[in-house]
Amino acid sequence: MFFTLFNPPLPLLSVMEGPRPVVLSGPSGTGKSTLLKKLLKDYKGVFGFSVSHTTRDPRPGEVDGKDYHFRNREAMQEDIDTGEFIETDEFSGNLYGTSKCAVQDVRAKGLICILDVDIAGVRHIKESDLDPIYVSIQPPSIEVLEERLRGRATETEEKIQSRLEAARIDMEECSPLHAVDNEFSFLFLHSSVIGNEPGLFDIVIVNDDLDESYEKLQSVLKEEIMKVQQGIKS
Ligand SMILES: Nc1ncnc2c1ncn2[C@@H]1O[C@H](COP(=O)(O)OP(=O)(O)OP(=O)(O)O)[C@@H](O)[C@H]1O
Ligand SMILES: Nc1nc2c(ncn2[C@@H]2O[C@H](COP(=O)(O)O)[C@@H](O)[C@H]2O)c(=O)[nH]1
Repeated sequence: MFFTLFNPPLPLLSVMEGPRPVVLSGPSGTGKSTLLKKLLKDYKGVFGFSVSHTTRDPRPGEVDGKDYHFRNREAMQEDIDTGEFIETDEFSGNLYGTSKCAVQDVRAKGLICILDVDIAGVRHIKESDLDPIYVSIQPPSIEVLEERLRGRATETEEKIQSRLEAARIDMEECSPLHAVDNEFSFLFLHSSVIGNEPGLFDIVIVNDDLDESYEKLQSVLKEEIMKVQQGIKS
């Protein structure tokens, strides 16, 4: 009884009101973090990042609690076993996961919660009651993706190969059949007409030109952005 009075439990994800969360997914190196960091910078007080847990080592410049919660495998496994995660996955030799707290912390502030997860994470989240907008960010080609991964200079050769292998599967399942560049491409890239798993994503954006991709992303999220901005004004 005392526990309930002084430490009220966080509301269940399903009964939390507010804007819909956004899930960004797509192969490693395709540009998800670049795009989401732009959103966080340009829309202060509108978006909040769901900080995932991972067992991988921090890269230079990454901050614990901001980019990820960096944990050893034993500690993360304990938290998984006690049911603290919405979803987890093993990717390229490391565990990654979205904790319930990571999402609740952002949503409790009335912000649009952005999650960056791999394709297995997308499938797990589909089984939850989160109801996000699902956005797939795809590279123009595997060659361009490899260039970006190498250019980022964060991975060993072995990790580059394992990420490219995962990317080939991701691209096969999600890539547009016709990544045409015309006035209709934006509509054309809706996932109802593409990929081996129709309906997995609400929209697929081929991240060739960064500015164009960012425009498309903002336009997909316009309604949710406006909800939060109107809430701030009133
Ligand atoms: N449209 C683009 N054109 C050229 N380079 C890009 C573009 N988008 C992103 N990049 C570059 O590609 C590299 C990978 O981008 P980023 O780290 O954002 O990918 P990611 O999808 O978040 O990868 P991961 O899933 O591994 O975290 C970075 O060096 C980034 O600057
Ligand atoms: N299923 C989940 N996947 C996640 C999560 N956080 C990140 N990721 C994905 O992992 C890979 C690699 O990320 P990196 O930072 O090591 O390059 C990438 O595809 C991310 O989308 C998560 O919580 N769950």
